[in-house]
Amino acid sequence: TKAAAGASGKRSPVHRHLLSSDFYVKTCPEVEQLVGSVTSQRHKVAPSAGPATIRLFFHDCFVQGCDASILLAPGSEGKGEAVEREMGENRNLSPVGFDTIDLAKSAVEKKCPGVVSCADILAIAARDFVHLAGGPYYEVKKGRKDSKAPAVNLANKVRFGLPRANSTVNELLTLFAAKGLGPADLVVLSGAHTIGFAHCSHFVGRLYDGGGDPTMNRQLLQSLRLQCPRSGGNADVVAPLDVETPFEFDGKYYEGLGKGMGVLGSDQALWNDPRMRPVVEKMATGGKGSFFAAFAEGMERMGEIQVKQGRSGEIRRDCARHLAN
Ligand code: HEM
Ligand SMILES: [Ca+2]
Ligand SMILES: [Ca+2]
Repeated sequence: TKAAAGASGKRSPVHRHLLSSDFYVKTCPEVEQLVGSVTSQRHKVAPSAGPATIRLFFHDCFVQGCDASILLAPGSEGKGEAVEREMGENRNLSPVGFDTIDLAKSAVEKKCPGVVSCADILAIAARDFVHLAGGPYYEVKKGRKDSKAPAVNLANKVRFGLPRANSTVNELLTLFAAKGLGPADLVVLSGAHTIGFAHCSHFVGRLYDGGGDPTMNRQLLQSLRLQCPRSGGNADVVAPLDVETPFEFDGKYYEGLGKGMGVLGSDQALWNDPRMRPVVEKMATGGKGSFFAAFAEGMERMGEIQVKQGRSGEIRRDCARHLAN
């Protein structure tokens, strides 16, 4: 807990206390159960729904804040206007995440029409999936509105707002700091990579450039080379981000980093960097308790990025489309 709190960076005073756990207590008291009925069902039938949804929440919050802007369908910002999902790092977001949020939204709309934002549903669903995979259960604060206005300079916001698998630690720190998140948050939130998978394109450079990244475990390097040829491979092949337990939300991701088992350069870089390594070690050795508490806090902070309220946002009926006005 201390690790995350200690270096968590400033929380903008404007965003403080805006959200609350009981935001829908009068208007939609059963919102968590409604979302939960969908997430628990999806977790059983579609194991990729969890990781996909958690990543979706991250990509939403890092571009214009947690406002469901990522959910808008092509064409919804006006004819010929691009939307976030079509851009850069978002292009390989799995459709399974979007489908999950649509299902959850439908379930909520049936009982409480026009009341609960897509941004809040995404935050609740992400928490559910963390918990369903064996991670911590934490309260989700609610009261976010969905984005109303299209972003100015959207392409640049996506390009410079989202990290890449080959970003340096300094780049990652700068990017997180711009969202009010500190160095410990970077390490702790990267712990989401304890579940899920990555396509070869995100790490193939590490396998072949300069004879292979010397900081990657040799055995891992050999086996990933078999799956991911330097060129001409199947673009759909994926490798687990946490080689040991890709479906379990646990501390194995951090233990792996100490053995060179990070698949993404940005993950292994956390261990390789002397400033970040102590936090990685703390997460690896502190047991589930310290990672889980820190992760829950980190998610809460991430969920507060550039929250929209009042007339600066809307409550969409269909998460992929703005309200008709
Ligand atoms: C620190 C910088 C980060 C970088 C550079 C990064 C990059 C990536 C990349 C390249 C993938 C593989 C995508 C694919 O090939 O389909 C991925 C997957 C994933 N990321 Fe991150 N990520 C970062 C932080 C985060 C954070 C903060 C979270 C959530 C709190 C997160 C959650 C996930 C999840 C759950 C997956 C697995 C997705 C799936 O299996 O569908 N990541 N990330
Ligand atoms: Ca957003
Ligand atoms: Ca794991």
